[in-house]
Amino acid sequence: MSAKVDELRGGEALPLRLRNVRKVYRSGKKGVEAVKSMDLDIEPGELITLLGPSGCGKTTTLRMVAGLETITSGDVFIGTTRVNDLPPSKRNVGVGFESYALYPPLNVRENLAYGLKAGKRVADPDKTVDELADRLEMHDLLDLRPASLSSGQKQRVALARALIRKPPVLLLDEPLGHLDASARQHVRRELKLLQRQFGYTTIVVTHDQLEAMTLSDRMAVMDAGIIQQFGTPDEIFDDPANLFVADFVGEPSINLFTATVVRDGGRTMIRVGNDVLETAAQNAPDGAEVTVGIRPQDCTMKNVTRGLSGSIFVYEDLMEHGIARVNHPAVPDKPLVVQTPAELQLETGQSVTFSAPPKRVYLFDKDSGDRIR
Ligand SMILES: Nc1ncnc2c1ncn2[C@@H]1O[C@H](COP(=O)(O)OP(=O)(O)OP(=O)(O)O)[C@@H](O)[C@H]1O
Repeated sequence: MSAKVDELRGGEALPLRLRNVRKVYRSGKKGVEAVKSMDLDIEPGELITLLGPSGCGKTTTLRMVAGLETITSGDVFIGTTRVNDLPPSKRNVGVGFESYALYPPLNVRENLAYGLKAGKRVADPDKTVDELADRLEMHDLLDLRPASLSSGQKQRVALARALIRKPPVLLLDEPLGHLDASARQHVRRELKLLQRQFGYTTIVVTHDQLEAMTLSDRMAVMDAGIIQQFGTPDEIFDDPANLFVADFVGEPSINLFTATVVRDGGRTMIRVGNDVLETAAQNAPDGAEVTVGIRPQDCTMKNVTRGLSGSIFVYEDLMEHGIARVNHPAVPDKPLVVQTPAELQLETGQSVTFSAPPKRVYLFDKDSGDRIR
């Protein structure tokens, strides 16, 4: 084992692979399958996020990679080393968990320097601490003890401690969750820069889609212990694999409504009430009832003569663009949302017609939620 473990001691970024990884928590007689047969391939130096709702298995996944949780079945490889049976300290991963304790008797500078000395020898630990403190704008925290830090400050220190040893693999659980809006933006940018500069192979857990979109090379959207889709932020946004991904990612949320498929020669249309709209989906059977998804950002009212027609329920001018909520007679439960260009001003009650490019009119199976392409 030792020859292989050597690869984990080096500073090189390493690939990370999960193969058929499962986690079942036992509580009494019942088992909770928190992670179901997960496969994931992360390139050296890549930053991926695990994004999903509360309880979908993100933290469990991260803890199994870190070695803080046993793996029920399957394998985790860092580089070519199978790490299932290695303790956390032998995996040489940098972990930033909310609950990850700082040493109470040491001040922040000593805590950071301690993390550094626990790794490889560094000529001037103080200088390294100062440089990182500059980058994360946390110089004023260096003389404080952990007990006197706010939750946001603790989070910065935990992040710094994970970063400081320049580990080949970095695992961060909601690293920005307690920061206020402006600190969050700054730390997010620095995290990405530091990650690029030092090339850590990184997994960030988040339930914040904006964070995932801006940080990720690729993101894994999870639900119920399963990766629903793994891809670049653009792939996830522009080409959702199923209804869950389409609905979970995107702000404002995607419009979803029921419609009927009408095949018309080589073209596929959907019918909603009296309106029809073309879709690029080729595999929808004529007459089928489907769930249609159209993103507010993909809608246009410009030069549209045929599309979905309704009346403005509410219009909000958000300066850089507007958001129109449109009542459609065949979509009774909620208004359809259309993002409009800044120069357009709309009034409540006004009649409007909008459409979307055919390849942006997504169809989903009504029962399974699978995408119909
Ligand atoms: N120690 C445990 N014992 C039993 N069940 C657990 C344990 N830890 C987590 N679970 C369960 O496993 C599932 C996944 O939890 P996990 O914390 O991984 O989700 P998460 O996506 O990280 O959620 P959150 O965003 O709320 O942290 C949940 O149903 C949770 O209740």
